Amino acid sequence: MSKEIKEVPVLRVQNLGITFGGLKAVDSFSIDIGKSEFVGLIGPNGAGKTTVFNLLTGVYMPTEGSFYLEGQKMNGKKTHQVVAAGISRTFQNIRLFKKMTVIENVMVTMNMHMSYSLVSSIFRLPKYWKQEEEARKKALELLDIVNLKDKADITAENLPYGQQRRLEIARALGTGMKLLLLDEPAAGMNPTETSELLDIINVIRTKFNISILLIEHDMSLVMKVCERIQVIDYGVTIASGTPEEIANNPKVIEAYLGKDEEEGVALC
Ligand SMILES: Nc1ncnc2c1ncn2[C@@H]1O[C@H](COP(=O)(O)OP(=O)(O)OP(=O)(O)O)[C@@H](O)[C@H]1O
Repeated sequence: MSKEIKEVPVLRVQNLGITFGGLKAVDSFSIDIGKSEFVGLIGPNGAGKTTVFNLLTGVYMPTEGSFYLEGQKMNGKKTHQVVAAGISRTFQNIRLFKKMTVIENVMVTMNMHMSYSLVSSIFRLPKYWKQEEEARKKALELLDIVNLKDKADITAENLPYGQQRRLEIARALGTGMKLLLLDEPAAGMNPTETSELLDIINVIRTKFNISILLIEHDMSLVMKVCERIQVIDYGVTIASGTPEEIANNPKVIEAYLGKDEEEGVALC
């Protein structure tokens, strides 16, 4: 059974929608995610998953519906305001500062929490150094969690692909978020890298007590980590339930495999 949400949910989405030209990419999308819940968002290619993330992070303005972070209405907020409020994400296509070092990539995400003045920064006053040192220490802790502590001073572009994906997660954690949106974190990873990612995601869940919404095509990963899964197809929610319920749902099987395929083909 899914965890009952007794308090104000971390994320509440009500009938969110967006139309591009004549195409309704997301239609009446609703979901509640409770504190430290881990929810999967799946669906065939072009179903509207990334568009949901873009709506939740202020990249797109919804044409209908609304969403709330811990009760605070977030519609119409710009991306930096959404991040400051506590929603952070990773991207399908890795977006790092490739010429910066691994640790610098994490430290820049912490800048919004720093309170030194421009003068302190220009003249490198003690307050500046103190906060820089604290940020560096925190960044190293986050890199340790994603198993990249020993790579802190390497330029990001020199990391292998799987490690760049893990650095993205450390960057998202650096913002000090309440809700983490992971967009296909296992894309392009080999089985060893995926298994390592799985361990890291589990550590993040327990250590940070944050809520996670995961988009992922690797069904075995989704089935292992998610407590609840919501399935969309052509922008519309077609199912929601536990991994077991979803894996056996005929509508979901049909959406993934087409009407002519035999039922009972495992999604996991
Ligand atoms: N900015 C845009 N302008 C026009 N159409 C868009 C835009 N962004 C997304 N779409 C369309 O909206 C639909 C949903 O796309 P989206 O990328 O959200 O799907 P997805 O489920 O994330 O797919 P995938 O699993 O392949 O990444 C697609 O038909 C896509 O072409």
